[in-house]
This record gives sequence, structure tokens and C-alpha cells, in this order.
Amino acid sequence: MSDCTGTAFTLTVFGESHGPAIGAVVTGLRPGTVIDEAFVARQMDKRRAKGKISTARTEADRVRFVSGVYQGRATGTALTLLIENENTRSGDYAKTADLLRPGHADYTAYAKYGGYQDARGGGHFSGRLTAPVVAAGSIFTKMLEDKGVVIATHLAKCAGVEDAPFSRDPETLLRQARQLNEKDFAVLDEVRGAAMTRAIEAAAAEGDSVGGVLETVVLGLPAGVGEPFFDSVESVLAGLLFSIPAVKGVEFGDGFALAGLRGSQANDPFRMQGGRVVTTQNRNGGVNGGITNGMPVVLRTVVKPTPSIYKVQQTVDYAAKRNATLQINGRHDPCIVHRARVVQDSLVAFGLADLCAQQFGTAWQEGSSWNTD
Ligand SMILES: Cc1cc2nc3c(=O)[nH]c(=O)nc-3n(C[C@H](O)[C@H](O)[C@H](O)COP(=O)(O)O)c2cc1C
Ligand SMILES: C=C(O[C@@H]1CC(C(=O)O)=C[C@@H](OP(=O)(O)O)[C@H]1O)C(=O)O
Repeated sequence: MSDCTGTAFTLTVFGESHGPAIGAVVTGLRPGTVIDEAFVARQMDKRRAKGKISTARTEADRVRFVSGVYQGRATGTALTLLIENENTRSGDYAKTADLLRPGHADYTAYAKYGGYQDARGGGHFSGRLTAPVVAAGSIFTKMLEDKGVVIATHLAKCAGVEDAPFSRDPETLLRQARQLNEKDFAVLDEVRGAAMTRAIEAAAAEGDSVGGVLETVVLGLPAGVGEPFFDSVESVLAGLLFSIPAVKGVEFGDGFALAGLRGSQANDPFRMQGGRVVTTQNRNGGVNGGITNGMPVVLRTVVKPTPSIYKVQQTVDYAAKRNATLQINGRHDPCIVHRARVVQDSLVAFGLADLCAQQFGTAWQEGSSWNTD
């Protein structure tokens, strides 16, 4: 069973999109860890569907902590949080119940669970399950922020429109990261952001959907975080990021572009700066040998176009075992990228907090230094 992930901390998600509630269980929290419900609510708002560029299924997404929290702090025993599904319209799926949606998990869930799965709205395979991921992940985002680690993601590309790149200047990059975390639609260049929004709306007007690339930076992590071989920073984060429904690619640093470079270009030269080891460029994305090197961790994911579109599609009728056509109605995101950005932040936070706990023990949360000497 792998609805559960993590080592020092664990995160379990449960529920179905059209069931009564979805939720998460977190274990391993140091007693006294701050659970800032206002911060959690702000993060949830970034994932909330808004306007024509998102699904019309708007959910309040109120997070109810039902165990493991007392007077705003973690008790140290299992923390459980619940989010009710309040705006389901299962009837939308009734007419097409046996018609497998191309690109979605209808067929694969059938193949695995033999018809016992809750198929309404994609059930457990709905992007809806990312709501508890954000709620739980926010605890780790806050934990890292309190330690001076800033995680920020922008829509590097969406609907074919590219955002401005992250700055290479450390101070400007930190300012950009902080500004992104205040934004609803996370772009560095608002003009390009407006072009993205128009392109999403244009695809939606045609009954179609679009995808894009989410780029994350993590600032303020010390060198030395990451475990040997199978729990390298890249292995852990990629595993978590591929769990986000619709993510089909992950790369670190210059990623696939490294294939076209020479070693003399790909190696990040070391220098001393203010008593610290730094590199003069960051093509390896702040990770060498699976361990952080103290430079910004940089990674990108590919988010595919939403599978549920309104154009007529070829499929099969699984009950009748014959070819069929599918015309979806119902409420779907014409684009997932802008909503998935905070899911990405949350899972990066969880993965890195878990690796920090393995490196420093859960006491790493205390005080302002990392005790790295
Ligand atoms: C925040 C979020 C919202 C999503 N909204 C929709 C949606 O409205 N309609 C849809 O068909 N897929 C949506 N998806 C994507 C599907 O859940 C996903 O494509 C599906 O589970 C199949 O998984 P795969 O694409 O990883 O193979 C959403 C994903 C996320 C993360
Ligand atoms: C409800 C959310 O998104 C849902 C994700 C989703 C999917 O297939 O992933 C399909 C749609 O569900 P429904 O058909 O029930 O409206 C989206 O609305 C959410 O993200 O909170």
C-alpha cells in the first residue's frame, strides 16, 4: 500500500472526490510544532478554483484538524486533517459511466480495482486529492520558512507562453521568490501571465485544455541534505512530484538540456565567498551526488493538458466491450498548471523537511542555526 510516503515524517492521503470527505494523516511531528491554521488556509486558497481558467466546482476547502493538534501546536501523535466534499455533482458522470476518459485513470483504476473503485469524478485519482496534500504540506512549508528556507514556484510556461526566467542574482531571486508566494497566479512577469490566462481561456472556449511547466526554487537550504542512493534529493522529490495527478516529467537544474553540453560547460565551478563554498553557475540545480550543495535547489515539472475535455473523443464502452465516442459534460479545469503550483511547493516542502529530519534529527526545527559544523 502506498497512499503513505516519508521516513522521519510520514504523509498519508485518503478519500475520493465524490465521497463525504478527503484528508491526510501526518506522523513524526515534533511535539510543539506550530500548526498555523491561518497559513494553511492561505495556501489552500492558492489551489482553489477561481474564474474561467479553472473548474466551476468551487469548494470551501475548510481544513478541520481532528487529531494531533492542541492549542495551535502538534501534540506529537498522529495528526489527522479532514476536508469535506461539499460541491459534488456525481450525476455528471452517470451517463458516461462506462465510457473510459482518455488520459484519465478510469481504465487503469478499473484494471487494478476490478470495478470496486469509486469512479465518480475520478474517485481517488482525482486532482481533488491534492487538497489534503496542500493542507498537510503547508505545515512543512511553514516549518522550513521559520528556518529561513523559502520555496517558490512559478508557471515557467503555460499554454505555450513563457514567463520571464528566475534571476541569477541571489538577492533578486529571493525577492522574486517572496513575491511569487504572495501571488494567486504565480508568474514573474504579469504581462506574460495575462497572455497565459488569455491562452487558457481561448483553449477552454474551444472545449480543449492546455498544459505547462512549473519551475521551483528552494533558497536557504544548507549543504549536506540528502540520503545515500535511493533517497537522494532527486529521488525523493521526483517520487513525490510524480504523485501529482497530471505531472509527466521532472528535471533538476538544466535537466534534459545537460545532454547537449560538454563537461566544461555542465560543471558548476566552486569558489569561496564570505567563508562559504558557492558555485559560479547552477546547472546541477543545487544537488551533487543526491545531496544539497548549498546553492538554490532548482527543479521543473511538466504538467500535461487536463484529460477531461469537451471535444468528442474516441474511446471504448468498458461494460459493452465495444468502441464508442465520448462527449464529456461536467466541470473541469481547462488548465491544471496554476492550481498545481502550490501542490508542488507543498510536496517539495514535505520531501525536504523529511530529509532534513534524517540529517539533523527533528531538533533541526529548533533555533536559527543548522548545526552543520
Ligand atoms: C489540481 C488538479 C486539478 C485537476 N483537475 C482536473 C479536471 O478538472 N479534470 C480532469 O480530467 N483532470 C484533472 N486533473 C488531472 C487528473 O486528475 C489526472 O490527469 C488523472 O488523475 C490521470 O493521472 P495522470 O495524468 O497522472 O496519468 C487535475 C489535477 C490536479 C493536480
Ligand atoms: C474538485 C477539484 O477538481 C476536480 C479534479 C478533477 C480530476 O479529475 O482530477 C475533476 C473535476 O472534478 P468534478 O468532475 O467532480 O468537478 C475537478 O473539479 C479540486 O481540485 O478540488
